[in-house]
Amino acid sequence: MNLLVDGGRHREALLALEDGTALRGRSVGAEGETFGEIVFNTSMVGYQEIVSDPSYAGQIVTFTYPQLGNYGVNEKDMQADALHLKGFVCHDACYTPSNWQSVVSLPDFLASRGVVGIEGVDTRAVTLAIREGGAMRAAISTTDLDPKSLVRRVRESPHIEEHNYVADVSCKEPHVVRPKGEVHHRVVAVDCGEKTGIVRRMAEVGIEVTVVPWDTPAEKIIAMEPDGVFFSNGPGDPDTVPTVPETVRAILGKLPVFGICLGNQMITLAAGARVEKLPYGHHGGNEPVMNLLTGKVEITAQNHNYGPVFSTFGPLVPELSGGLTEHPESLLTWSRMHVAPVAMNERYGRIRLTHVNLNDGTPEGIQFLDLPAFSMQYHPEAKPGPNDSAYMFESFSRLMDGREDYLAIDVREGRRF
Ligand SMILES: NC(=O)CC[C@H](N)C(=O)O
Repeated sequence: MNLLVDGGRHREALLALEDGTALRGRSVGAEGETFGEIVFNTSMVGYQEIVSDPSYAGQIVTFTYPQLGNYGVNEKDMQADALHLKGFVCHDACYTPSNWQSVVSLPDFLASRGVVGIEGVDTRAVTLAIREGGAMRAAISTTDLDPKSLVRRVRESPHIEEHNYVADVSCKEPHVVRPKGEVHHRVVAVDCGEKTGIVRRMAEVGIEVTVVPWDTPAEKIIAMEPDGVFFSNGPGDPDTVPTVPETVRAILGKLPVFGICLGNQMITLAAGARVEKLPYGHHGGNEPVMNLLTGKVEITAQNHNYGPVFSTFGPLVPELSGGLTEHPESLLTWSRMHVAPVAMNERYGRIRLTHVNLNDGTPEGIQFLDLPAFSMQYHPEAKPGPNDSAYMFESFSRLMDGREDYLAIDVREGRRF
């Protein structure tokens, strides 16, 4: 690798992983040093939405797509005002973007926001290390270029589970986002690190959203008399966010509820079920998911390291689960049987598995059959990613209209975005 490829303008940087991997490259973005949990994202476009997604707080993001920044950074694709990710790793960053909407290059944008990054490393090797060793602690440094020293310091750095990142990224004051047209529903969104893309999707289907801080008490939310409550995506380990499952518990059954990603995990915890850390998570715009209600496969955008364990919701209801009495070892069984199984939850009654990931058989969506609530582990708003699941926002509207078939929308029937 020629570190002087750009005339030596950029300093050398070092990437070190907990497993001992150390790779040299060039500094991109801010110089300095950063520690965080390293993950890889497989999206081929949408780097701006990814770097501005608050769910990446505490994480260093490696992009598997080799060239980043070609179309620059614009004013409308931001998913939050601030950048919360800890670090940026890519193979080749573009300093001369070309796009009519671009206002700044990606490297200059990262530098101006203080994000430390590295380019010129073999991102295939980094990705393989994460696939083998799991999402692990890592560091990027332009000041400590000694691999032994940086690896040692990575091993001494805190784990992501030790900090409540939701408190860092949530809004501090409530604010309202209104649709351009007629208002059909009013919703309170509990902001655990909400992407603006979600609020915009809601506005597109006529939902007025009042975004409130993550620790807003349930009584206050109920007193606002919304048509429904939304629990957002957000960073970190769901177990570090103690009060939100209690908020969910106080609202479930009283008002229609919808959750995405961390919101889905909060709803899972509220039901007394378990959320587990996946080996290296799902981060990208090409995750195949089967909607078990329609039998259709949706290509989805995802960004999570944790996920619910469906069997912990309760025992199967055999007559609603294809006659099976025991949870099968792999949830892929349900996609083969074309059955959306139902578990009997102690607290909330029947809970149905509606979506399953076809890569690894992890649960991607649930629906409460005895009260108005559903939630998704993936990102129907995409931003970035395919729009196959955008009908979910229409589903939320239908849920608030009291329609029983709210979730089983034929993709072609849903609104086109
Ligand atoms: N996008 C999200 O909401 C991520 C949720 C959670 N922080 C996880 O990694 O699983």
